[in-house]
Amino acid sequence: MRAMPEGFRWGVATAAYQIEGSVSADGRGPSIWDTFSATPGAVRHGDTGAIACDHYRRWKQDFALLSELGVSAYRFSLAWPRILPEGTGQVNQSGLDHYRRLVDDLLARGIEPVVTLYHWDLPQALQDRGGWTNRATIDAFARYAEVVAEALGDRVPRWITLNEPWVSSFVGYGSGRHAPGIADGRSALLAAHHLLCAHGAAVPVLRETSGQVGVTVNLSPVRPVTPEDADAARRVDGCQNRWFLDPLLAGRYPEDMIEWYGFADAEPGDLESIAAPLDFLGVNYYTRTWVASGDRDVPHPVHPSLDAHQVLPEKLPRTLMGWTIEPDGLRELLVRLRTDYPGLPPVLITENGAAFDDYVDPEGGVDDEERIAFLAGHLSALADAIDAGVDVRGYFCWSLLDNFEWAEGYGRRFGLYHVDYATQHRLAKASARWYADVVKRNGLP
Ligand SMILES: N=[N+]=NCCCCNC(=O)[C@@H]1[C@H]2[C@H](O)[C@@H](O)[C@H](O)[C@@H](CO)[C@@H]12
Repeated sequence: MRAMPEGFRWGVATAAYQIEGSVSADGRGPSIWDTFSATPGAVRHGDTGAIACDHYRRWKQDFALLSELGVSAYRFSLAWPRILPEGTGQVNQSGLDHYRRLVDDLLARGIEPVVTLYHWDLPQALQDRGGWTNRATIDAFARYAEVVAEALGDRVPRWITLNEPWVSSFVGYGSGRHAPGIADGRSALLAAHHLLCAHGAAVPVLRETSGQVGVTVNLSPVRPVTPEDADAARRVDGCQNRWFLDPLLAGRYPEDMIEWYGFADAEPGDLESIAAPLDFLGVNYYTRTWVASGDRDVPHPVHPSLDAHQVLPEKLPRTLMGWTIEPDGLRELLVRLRTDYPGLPPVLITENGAAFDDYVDPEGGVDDEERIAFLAGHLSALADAIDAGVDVRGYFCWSLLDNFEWAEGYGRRFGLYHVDYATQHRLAKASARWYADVVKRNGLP
């Protein structure tokens, strides 16, 4: 038995655009993901979030699944375009009312709502004015935080300002593989900086509420494939991990990367604002990053896509996303955080999960043994990190439901519950029953 500490929070996570659907209902405005997914070739099979899991209408039945799992917390995101359809200006009360109902139902079930303000669905109206490359979006986000704090501030125990600013900026503005589909290195750096500034502007606003405040970053330990790749690996670590951890936890950008990028867009006061004290750090972990500099020419100053430098060791097992399955990477990154960042606040694992080739068998079940093994391995590694002294307060499995997996569309299933998109029927996979038992035991059997 690998028991987690007393009071450890067990949860599952979702995000608005990936599950809600109803993209034009009750005053919702368009987001950059509505625009991007409608762009031919942007998303596999031309999939969009227009319907997704129809969660905007089926949320009550989905919340019954949370009770079935026995989780003590549920992480989900608010759709900024439901609350401020134009990104700023007029507030849409229907949007706020929807999320009030969700939060109140969770509380009535004894489940802690963990609310992400921004999980990639920027109002299109803001992108029309430059989006995250426009410094004005910082103030728009601060206003959005004020509106949300006023509406829900008395009943949300944990706030997450941003989900994975690295993906929003380097994948959305650097590689163009995510919305808004821009492929420009300097835009990626500007977007990353403004996202971090937006986080810094929102922290004091949310701190006025009764809730704790944090941010979620995706972290991945970086390994060189051969010793000659050590420099390239350090740059990728600088791009994916340190470019966000250093400002958030140490109030500075990493010197080696400032030089590498030639970055000079921080204004006086920005770094102090970004480094506002956190009540917790959300960490999303999926895999390690393997790097081979291979090409001897200097890689693009901004790593638009890590894939360009990733050479995955053939011997390692992979998920359907092509990501190597490396549970010990979770222990490694948490111990590194504790070692390298003395100001590290308590940690929540806000996402961990995997896509496998799930299917409904002739008996009508989904026997996803690979997912059970994935989760068990990562929970064991998490217990190792806690035994090593890392203060981890909770774990959120990604995800409650199969959902819209961004540029991969619906072809990649991460859910504990299988979704038949033709009927919207939810079916507990074997991993759902396994996870419910882990939650009940407060640890691995
Ligand atoms: N190479 N490689 N990289 C490993 C991870 C790259 C960054 N992508 C994520 O972390 C996304 C995060 C997102 O919050 C969620 O909305 C997504 O559905 C999951 C699953 O994709 C994960």
